[in-house]
Amino acid sequence: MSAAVALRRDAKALAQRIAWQDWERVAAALDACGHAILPGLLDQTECRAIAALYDRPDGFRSRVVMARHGFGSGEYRYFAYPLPETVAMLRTAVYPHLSPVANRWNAAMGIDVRYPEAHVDFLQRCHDAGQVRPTPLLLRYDAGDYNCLHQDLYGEHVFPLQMAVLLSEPDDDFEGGEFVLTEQRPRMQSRADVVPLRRGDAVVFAVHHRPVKGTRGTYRVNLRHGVSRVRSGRRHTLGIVFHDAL
Ligand SMILES: O=C(O)CCC(=O)C(=O)O
Ligand SMILES: [Fe+2]
Repeated sequence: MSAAVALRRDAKALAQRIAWQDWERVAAALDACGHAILPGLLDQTECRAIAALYDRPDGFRSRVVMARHGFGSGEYRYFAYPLPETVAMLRTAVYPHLSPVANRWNAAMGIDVRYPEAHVDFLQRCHDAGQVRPTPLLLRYDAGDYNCLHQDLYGEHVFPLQMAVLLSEPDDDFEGGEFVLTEQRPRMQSRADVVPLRRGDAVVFAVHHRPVKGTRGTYRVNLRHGVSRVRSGRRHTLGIVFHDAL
């Protein structure tokens, strides 16, 4: 089989894996707790291939050493356009399954912004506002590294959900390094969730806030995400943010 044919077959398999996710369950989990797992989104070969890009000299627009900015310990690189095919496909093919949730959430929170059905149209909105820099990123953590709780806001235009795909195998490639989400409800202390991921699983989660129904109507809770300390080994993640950056 030629490389081109193999790539086309891979792209089709990935498109199918995205289409076959239980998107109703995902929407229900997002509504109930602000995050949802997409099991087995990438296969082992795809995970290895994407993680291996980290050491390539080209294909990225910048590299961030987290300790220099107080973001944690470890580093990440933002992809340059054009994105690798798998990354581009994940971003454009997952988006239409999430935009209805995003629109519903904004309506519930009394926010006027609505999101178009196609990612290309949302990107155009970002680009028209000067948010032209691609935000998908590869992260790399070694023993002792961690990612402080944060929100990935890169300008006025924000798509309220994002996704992270674990590219390394817990207990095998690394120990520790759990994906953590915290929720701050008004006038209450923060609550943490640890999301159990295997290699190839993705977690979809709220970027900054989400609606929660209370006895006196709907209120907003504020979310942050991060990664607990990696105890040993090396952990790679692929981060997919749907808005571009200023
Ligand atoms: O490494 C992780 O699991 C989290 C990465 C992250 O902060 C992101 O994708 O926005
Ligand atoms: Fe992040």
